[in-house]
Order: sequence, then structure tokens, then C-alpha cells
Amino acid sequence: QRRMFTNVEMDNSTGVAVIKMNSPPVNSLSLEFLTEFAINMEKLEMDRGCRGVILTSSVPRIFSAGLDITEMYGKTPEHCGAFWRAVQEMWLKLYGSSMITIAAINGSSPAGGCLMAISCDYRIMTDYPKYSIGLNETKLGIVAPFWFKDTMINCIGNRATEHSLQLGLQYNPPEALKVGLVDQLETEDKLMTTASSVMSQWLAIPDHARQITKSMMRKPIIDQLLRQREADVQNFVKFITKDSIQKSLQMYMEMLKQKKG
Ligand SMILES: CCCCCCCC/C=C\C/C=C/C(=O)SCCNC(=O)CCNC(=O)[C@H](O)C(C)(C)COP(=O)(O)OP(=O)(O)OC[C@H]1O[C@@H](n2cnc3c(N)ncnc32)[C@H](O)[C@@H]1OP(=O)(O)O
Repeated sequence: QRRMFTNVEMDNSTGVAVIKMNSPPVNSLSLEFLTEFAINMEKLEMDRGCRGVILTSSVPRIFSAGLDITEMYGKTPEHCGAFWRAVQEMWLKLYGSSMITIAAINGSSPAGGCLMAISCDYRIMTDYPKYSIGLNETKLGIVAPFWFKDTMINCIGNRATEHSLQLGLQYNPPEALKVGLVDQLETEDKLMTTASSVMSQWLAIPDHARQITKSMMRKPIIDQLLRQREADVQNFVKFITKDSIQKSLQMYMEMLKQKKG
């Protein structure tokens, strides 16, 4: 039986779906997870009754740990290529969605987890000091590709992105609010109610006007990836299969395990 990585609950009375990521222990984004996520987004996009999506997590304390490192370590170039296509597809479906997308960030959200959040239209994060969010790729010895970087620039601006990406910064909730990485903080118990109430404000705007505006803002980056999608895959495969990068990933995974022990 196929494993489910996300639960989708559609409320037909409001036209809002809640996608809950549910892949313990840390909602890492594996090839299967990403494929299922993109299919779910596609289905909701095709559903004329669905106007908005709230993205959140069922896993305690974690929104998403980002890309599943085990999908990039010790794998064949073919596997790495398939994995990267799935990462691209997830981003294209989320960043390019015509629906209103709100991230209810109820836990830590490094790297690919942060990418998911900043690909949404609005972010509300639980105000808990131990949670963090950011594109920390350089800390793993890897480089956030241009479309991660440009998504971040569109969210927090050029200078803050440069600072943030070079240092691989992870922000706690008040810091994330200050830099503009999230739009609002909320207590754990009120997070989903607040997300629904923000959604209502966005739903009050006529869809066609909001959708064209959103597309105007995001299309240049999306088109840039679409124009060079296969080259981006080959770039990734060449980069990630390098001995030095594989070594960095191995050391990072060992560090994660040691931290635990
Ligand atoms: C020249 C240009 C070329 C361009 C080429 C582009 C290249 C770009 C490539 C990729 C971009 C990468 C994006 C990413 O998203 S990489 C992933 C980054 N993620 C992280 O750094 C997060 C790491 N994890 C953590 O910090 C923590 O786990 C936590 C804060 C999320 C949760 O902490 P805690 O609750 O304490 O849990 P544990 O640390 O104990 O973890 C439990 C368990 O899960 C494993 N794990 C954690 N994160 C991941 C992960 N991302 N992938 C796979 N597995 C993960 C962890 O190892 C533990 O495993 P266990 O010991 O076996 O139980």
C-alpha cells in the first residue's frame, strides 16, 4: 500500500483546502513526498471550487526539515536527476499557483522547508523561540540555486537575501518577522484560526485581479527556470555528485546524528 505524506482537507463551504505535511520524524522532502505534493497541488488547482490553500504540518515542532539529504547522498546521477525534477515541480506548482497560498509555519523550517514557506503568498509562524527558518544551504557546503535565491529576494529583498544566503542564516520567529521572512507571529493554539482569518481577507479580493497581479510578480523567475529546466537538472547532478560535495553531505548527516546522541 502506498504511503501518504500529506493529508488534504477541502472545505467546500469556504473553498479553502488545508494541506498538512505528515511525514515523521521531520517532514523531509523525499522524491515520493515531493511527487505526491505536486499531484495534490495540481488536483486542487484543477478544482474550480478551491480558491485557497493553507500549508501546515502535522509533525510536532517541525514544519519541514527541507530536502531529504538521503536522496542526494550516495545516489546515482539518474536518481539525483529525478529527485531534482521533483523539487522543481513542487516549486513550480506552489510558487506558480493561482490559488491563495498561506503557510502556517508551526515548527522549524530550514532550507527546502523555508523555500516552501516563501513560495506561499503569506506566512504566519508560531512564536516559539526554538523554532527557526531560513535558507541554510551554505552550512551544508551546498549552494541554493538561482530560483531559491530569487524567491527569497522577492520576499525580503536583495541585501537581506545576500546576507542571509552567504551566512546560511536561520532566524528565530521574532528575527524572521523583523527581516520580513514571515508576515506575522501567532501562538500555537491560534495559528490555524489566524491563518483562516487572513485567508478570508485575501478571498475578498476578486480572483482574476489577484491572480494576474501574482503572475506579474512571479512569472519572470518561473519562466527563467522553465527555459532552462533541463540545464538546471544537469547542473544540480554535476554539483551534487562531486566527491567534495558528497563529503560535505556525509559530514553534515553525521553531525545531525551526533547532535542527537
Ligand atoms: C553552482 C550552482 C549549482 C547549483 C546546485 C544546486 C545544489 C543545491 C542543492 C540542494 C539544496 C538543498 C536544500 C535542502 O533543503 S538540504 C536540507 C537542509 N536541511 C537541514 O539542514 C535540516 C537538518 N535537520 C535539522 O536541522 C533538524 O533535524 C531539525 C531542526 C529539522 C529537527 O531537529 P530534531 O527534532 O532534533 O530532529 P533530529 O535532528 O534528531 O532529526 C531526526 C531524524 O531526521 C533526520 N533528518 C533531519 N533532517 C533531515 C533531512 N533534511 N533529510 C534527511 N534526514 C533528516 C536526522 O538525521 C534524524 O535521523 P535519525 O538519526 O536516523 O533518527
